Amino acid sequence: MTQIPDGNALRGKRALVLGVANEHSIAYGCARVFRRLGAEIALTYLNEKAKPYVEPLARELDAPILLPCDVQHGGDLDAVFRHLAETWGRLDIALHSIAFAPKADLQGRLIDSSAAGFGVAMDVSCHSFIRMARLAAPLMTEGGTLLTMSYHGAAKVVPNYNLMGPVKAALECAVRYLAYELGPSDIRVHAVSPGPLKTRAASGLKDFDILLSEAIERSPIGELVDIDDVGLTAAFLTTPYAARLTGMTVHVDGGLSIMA
Ligand SMILES: NC(=O)c1ccc[n+]([C@@H]2O[C@H](COP(=O)([O-])OP(=O)(O)OC[C@H]3O[C@@H](n4cnc5c(N)ncnc54)[C@H](O)[C@@H]3O)[C@@H](O)[C@H]2O)c1
Repeated sequence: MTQIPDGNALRGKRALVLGVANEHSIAYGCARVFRRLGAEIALTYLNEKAKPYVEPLARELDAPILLPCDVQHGGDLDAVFRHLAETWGRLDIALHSIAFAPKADLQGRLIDSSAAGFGVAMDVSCHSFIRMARLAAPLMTEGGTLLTMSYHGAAKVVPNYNLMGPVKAALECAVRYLAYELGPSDIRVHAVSPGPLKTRAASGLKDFDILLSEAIERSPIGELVDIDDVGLTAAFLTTPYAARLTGMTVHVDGGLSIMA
């Protein structure tokens, strides 16, 4: 387990984190590191079924804001940002750690994917990041950082990643265009690309255990990453140490993605 250093690198910062489902979620690792480094956290949960799992985590993180948000429900995301504008008035960090594809489309070949399934995957996993950026930017009055989660399957063919490959490729491309559009407002935009991690979302991928064992065997560092590793990199990207970085896809994968 990676140690989270104590510190105050994010003291005074306000961070919205979308995508905590449970204590295994990458979003939770990010929120935990942001909090440990001094940030105030706002969390969302998908629906009433998810709420009991997220509520205790919000309490643990002293999160003063916990709101429902299904990015497919027109109005949810707008309501989150209206609430942030009314309570915080300003935002420094917005992290999007959300992905979804209908099971039949996710588990079948890309060539067989339905237009509807591809559309849903693209909407939830990619366009919702663009919507989040549009709503967050006006609140980032002192500059800020927008982050999303990608995967190496965007750049290279990873068996069983299927339609999520092109969806994540679109997400990484959107990151570059948003970085270009928001750079003049001092808003930096990145995708963080973790190596495989055992989470609820990952359990939808066929033969995911093989990806995990290959990551250990083939990555130069020879260990799986954990959600705190991802959180530490996400936190770094929001600090002045990364002030001149934007539009990147940053791999947190023990070097797995450099291997042929
Ligand atoms: N687990 C991995 O190996 C891995 C590797 C690289 C990237 N990622 C990415 O990390 C991100 C987080 O996934 P995770 O692995 O932590 O799994 P997770 O299941 O913990 O998180 C996925 C989140 O997406 C949310 N979500 C799904 N549909 C939504 C909707 N309509 N509206 C709002 N939220 C919705 C879920 O509620 C959940 O909180 C995803 O983008 C995933 O693609 C995961």
